[in-house]
This record gives sequence, C-alpha cells and structure tokens, in this order.
Amino acid sequence: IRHQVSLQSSSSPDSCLWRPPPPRLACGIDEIEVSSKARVKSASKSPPPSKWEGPRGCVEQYCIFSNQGFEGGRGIVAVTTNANIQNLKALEKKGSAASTAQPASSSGNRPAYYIAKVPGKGLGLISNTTLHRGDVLMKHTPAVLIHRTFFETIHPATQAPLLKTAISHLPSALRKAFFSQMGHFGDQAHKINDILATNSFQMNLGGHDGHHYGNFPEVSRFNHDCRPNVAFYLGGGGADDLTHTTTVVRDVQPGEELSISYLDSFAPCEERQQRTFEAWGFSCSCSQCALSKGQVKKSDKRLKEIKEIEVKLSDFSGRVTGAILKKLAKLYDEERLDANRAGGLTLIALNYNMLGDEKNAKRYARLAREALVIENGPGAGDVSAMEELERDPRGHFTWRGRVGR
Ligand SMILES: C[S@@+](CC[C@H](N)C(=O)[O-])C[C@H]1O[C@@H](n2cnc3c(N)ncnc32)[C@H](O)[C@@H]1O
Repeated sequence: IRHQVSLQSSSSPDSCLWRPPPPRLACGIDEIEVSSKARVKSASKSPPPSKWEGPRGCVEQYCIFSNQGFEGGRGIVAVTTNANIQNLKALEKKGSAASTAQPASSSGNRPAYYIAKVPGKGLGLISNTTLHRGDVLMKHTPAVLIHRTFFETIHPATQAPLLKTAISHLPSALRKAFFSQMGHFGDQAHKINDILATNSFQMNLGGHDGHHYGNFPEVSRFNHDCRPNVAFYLGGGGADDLTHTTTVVRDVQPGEELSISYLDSFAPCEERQQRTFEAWGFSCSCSQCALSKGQVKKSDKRLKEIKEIEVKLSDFSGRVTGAILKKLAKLYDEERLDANRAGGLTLIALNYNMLGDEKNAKRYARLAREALVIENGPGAGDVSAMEELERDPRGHFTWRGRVGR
C-alpha cells in the first residue's frame, strides 16, 4: 500500500520510489531543463502514428526499441528484452496512458506551478495557486524505460553508447527535456547514466522479468520531503498502464514548494537522511528531519508505534480496542503522514467494523477510499473494498469479527 511502485500488485514492502543506486547508479530525480515555457508537449499537429521500431542496437539480450508516435507524439524509448517489448505493446493497447503536460489543477490560464531555484536544492516546483487535497498535478508516460538488470549489471562504459543511441531516438522536445534533468553524480562521461540514476522510478511491466526503471522528465523536478505535500503512483492501481500520476495531499498556498518523498516515510530520521545522502547526494533537512534532537526522538518513537499497532491490527485473532484505533489515527496526524495514510486508514476502518462500530467503520472507510485513490489510484484493489464497507458495514464479512455476531 505504501509503495505503489509497480504496475502490478507485486510491490514489496521494502520497495522505494527511487531505488538506491547499484554501484554508481542511483535512482532519484535530477535536473530537467524544463522551464514553464519548455514543458514537453505532445505534438500538436497530426502526430505520427504509434509505431514501434527496433531492435536498433543491442547489448546482450537488451535492445533499443523506440516509438515516436507513442502517446500522441510524445514518444518513448526502451532498452529492454524482446519479451518485455511485447508486454509494453500490450500495455499500450490497453490504453489510458494519458499524459498531461498541463497541470490538471490550475486557475484560469495560470499554470498551477512553476520551476524556480530553491536554496540548497537546485531547481524545484513552486505552487502558483492555492491547491487542495485531491488536486491532480501531472499525468505522464515515461520518456525512457530501462530494464533493471541492464542498468544494474552492465558496466557503465558498455551502457553509455547504447543509451546515447537510445536517447537519440526520442522526439526532439522530449530529448531536450531528458537532457535538462540533473545528474547529481556530475559524471559527464556517463551523463545519461547519471540522469537516469538520479531520476528514475521502479516500474514493473508484468511477467517474470518485467522490472524496469522509468524516467519521467517533468516529474523529475520534484524535490524530496519526508512529509511531502504531493503523493504519486504508477499505473492506475491495477489499471495496468504506464502513467505516473502526482496528486496534492494537503492544502498548499501560492509560493509553497511542491514535494514528493523519494523514500519510505516511515523509516526513522537517521535512516532517511542516510538514504537521501547515499542515493541523491544530500542529507535531508526537511521540516521533519530538522526537528530538535528531542523531537526527532519522539517522531521516531511514533513511527515505531505506528508499525507495531498496524501489525496488531492485521492480526485478526488479537485483542483490539477503539482506543488503539483512535491512537493510530492520532499518530498519523502528529506525524503529518498526509501522503501515506491509505494503509493505516484501511486498517482502522476494517477494525472498527470488526468491533461492530458502524459509524466509525463508515467514516474511516470513506477516508481510506479517498486516500487510496490519491496514493494508489482509482483502480487500486482496496478502493472497491472500502466502497463496499462504506455502503454496508453490517453486510461486510468483517462485521463484529472481533466481538462475535
Ligand atoms: C530529482 S532531482 C530534484 C530536482 C532538482 N533539484 C533539479 O534541480 O532538477 C533530485 C536532486 O535534487 C536535489 N534535492 C532534492 N531534494 C532535495 C532536498 N530536500 N534537499 C536538498 N537537495 C535536494 C538533490 O541534488 C537530488 O539529487
């Protein structure tokens, strides 16, 4: 639930948006040369039809495949295996990979955000308007897809020429956006590699070998915050498409920076800082990491408690009280985990129902459903489960499950 990084339901509890680098390669985001003017647009005048071309060049079993007409002329390039290109074609056929370069939430003609220098972070995205929980900011298909094993096991010197050829097959606007991304290792000899390492999301195209890194140049401008105001998901939560969606999770004022979390927001502070340092070259100093020593200790304790309570709530044979459920909801509030509430709210809703508390079961089922849509997408499995619970708590299989019918 917390790490919806795969297009299928294979996300593991320790998966992360941005994977720690294999030797010399990370995955985070880095700089894109995307000014508000230079946003990548799908070709407006009669885009070429979608047509996959390749293999254009290979290293071992990994070959370049490109499609200049993909997603209405936005384009895409993949370095992957023949089997995976078939998966990709199937996903494309399923459709719904609707990229919107324009933020869905803007007032009048004013874009909802702009790119600006942020002290100590390079460039970042700044809100241009008042935004509310649930506002969708971006929807994009990947510019580049790289098979994970290619990226992690082939030597960078061998990767470099293939990647160079691959990127050259992107349509010019997307290629420009690609090269505008930041490579935080500053490795000019392997610039493409550096960009991908700094700015990629894990994606699973399905099958036994579907693990890839996906690069979305527009998304790469989000800086990290352990308590971000934007959540993201890949695919539609069961909808099996390639789209990366970002949604606002709390009210945002004009001028505020928009951020996502690159990592497990439930990890203790020191671990989070170590992770940002190793994978993206900075030690996080977000508002949660910059708390006083005493406050950090309290925050870490709350995070540990959240995990412990959730284990308890997942064990249907254990003893649970309304007080524990209230406590969990309070811990989430205190920790400001606005982008990571879905899992906790789902457990609270189910457990209220198991205690026979219809009113709270309905209330939390609604909150859980809303959070699931924001964090995992409208097609996520638990969305319909929470809808059912909200509609008919007494008819739900969990009704009074802990107290007897
Ligand atoms: C994905 S990029 C984010 C956009 C980037 N700032 C830019 O100029 O394009 C990730 C890189 O941004 C910087 N960054 C992101 N979040 C940061 C933060 N909270 N504090 C300091 N630097 C950050 C780091 O250099 C990191 O490697």
